[in-house]
Amino acid sequence: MTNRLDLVDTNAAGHIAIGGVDALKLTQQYGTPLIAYDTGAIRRQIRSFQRVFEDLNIAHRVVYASKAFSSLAMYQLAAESNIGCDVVSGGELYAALKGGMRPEMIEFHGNNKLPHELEYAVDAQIGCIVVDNFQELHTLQAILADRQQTMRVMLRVAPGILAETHEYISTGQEKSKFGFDIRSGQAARALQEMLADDHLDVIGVHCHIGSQIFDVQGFIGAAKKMALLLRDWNQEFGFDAQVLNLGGGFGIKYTGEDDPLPAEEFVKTIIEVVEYKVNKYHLQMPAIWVEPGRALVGDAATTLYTIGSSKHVAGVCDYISVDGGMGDNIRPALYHAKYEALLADRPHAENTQVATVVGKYCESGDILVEDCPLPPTHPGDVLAVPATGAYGYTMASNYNRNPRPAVVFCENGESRLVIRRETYADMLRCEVGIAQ
Ligand SMILES: Cc1ncc(COP(=O)(O)O)c(C=O)c1O
Ligand SMILES: N[C@@H](CCCC[NH3+])C(=O)O
Repeated sequence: MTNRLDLVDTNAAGHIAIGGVDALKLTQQYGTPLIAYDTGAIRRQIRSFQRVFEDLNIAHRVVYASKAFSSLAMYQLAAESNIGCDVVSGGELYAALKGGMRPEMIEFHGNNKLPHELEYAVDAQIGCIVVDNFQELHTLQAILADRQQTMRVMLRVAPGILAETHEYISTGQEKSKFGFDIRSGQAARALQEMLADDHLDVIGVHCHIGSQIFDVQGFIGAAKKMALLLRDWNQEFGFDAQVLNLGGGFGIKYTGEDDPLPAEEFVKTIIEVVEYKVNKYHLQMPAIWVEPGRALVGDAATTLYTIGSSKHVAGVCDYISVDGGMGDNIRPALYHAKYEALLADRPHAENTQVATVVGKYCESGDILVEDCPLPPTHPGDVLAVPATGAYGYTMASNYNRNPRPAVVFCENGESRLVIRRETYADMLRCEVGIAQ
């Protein structure tokens, strides 16, 4: 168990600072709710992933799972940092290309890629499509045959590993909706079909066991299972995988109680297991790809809210309401995810109350932080919720017609607006109405 103050940086004034910029200054300049990223922290995280592979001299690719925070600015940062990205829809692909990702550094995932999305990926000549099921395989084959084009593909398998995490974000179990099942022989049949098609260049295999995982055992189990699969497929089909993609899912710290392994430790363990098994089975060492999303951006952002009303229910609880909520962070409502909240101008002040921090949405489940220790608060105080950088903005909604927040990037004491706050007019931009 660590201190929740470890979740934030503070400056000489004792205020929370993000990328060296005072949180109060940010709220004065951009308003609230505001999602503020420390981009130096993102760059350091990217480097620490890259460095593990470089130190061990392992061919690799770090692929940013962009569903965690898909924005032009983030794709630009990823492109500058020389990492790849994965996309799971035509929309993410469009944004990644607009953000300057080189097509060959993009991977396309998803359990129901639509025909027009596959066509888009083929036309854009992206790096690789991770084939998830037979329907998709056949659609892709028809598109490639029609265009007389080839495409690099990977085959996604469900490795039959149940990771310890919330069931909604667990993906490696046999009954997962993602990937070909191994035990029934489905995956082997898919591989044979793929190897027999001249338009497909099968570069490797992929698995992803889930998200926000703390226990390295799940990754060890998946790495062993995948190495065994490569041995079997090498013996049966003479298949030499150039790439073994073990997905993402590395857990981060959201609260003082979370104590995840540093992501580099997960990666180091994965590499060691794969190397050991590959040597044992006399296989060629594949390049190892990992797909961190949350671990790159999750703890780099803090959401800043303004406190409004409060309510005391005698003998039951105290509520403190803020100007955002489930529209900018659905994770507590969806997964019972836990967060902390601290006052931006006095994070070290003595906590004298335990309150439930709620949003402004018309839902009783719109709770951001339950049982949150806080000093006395007043309307107008700025409340900071750390570790909101992953699956916050990308899962945001306009429920109750609340505009989505603004997003800023902060580094070396400078801030820059990267997504402007939505306006009421923005929220009506697709509406045609009935009166012409
Ligand atoms: C295929 C795939 N790769 C990578 C990720 C990224 O997961 P995380 O953000 O937990 O690293 C996901 C999401 O769970 C995923 O489905
Ligand atoms: N959206 C989830 C993670 C899912 C990852 C995608 N498979 C979360 O917020 O934790």
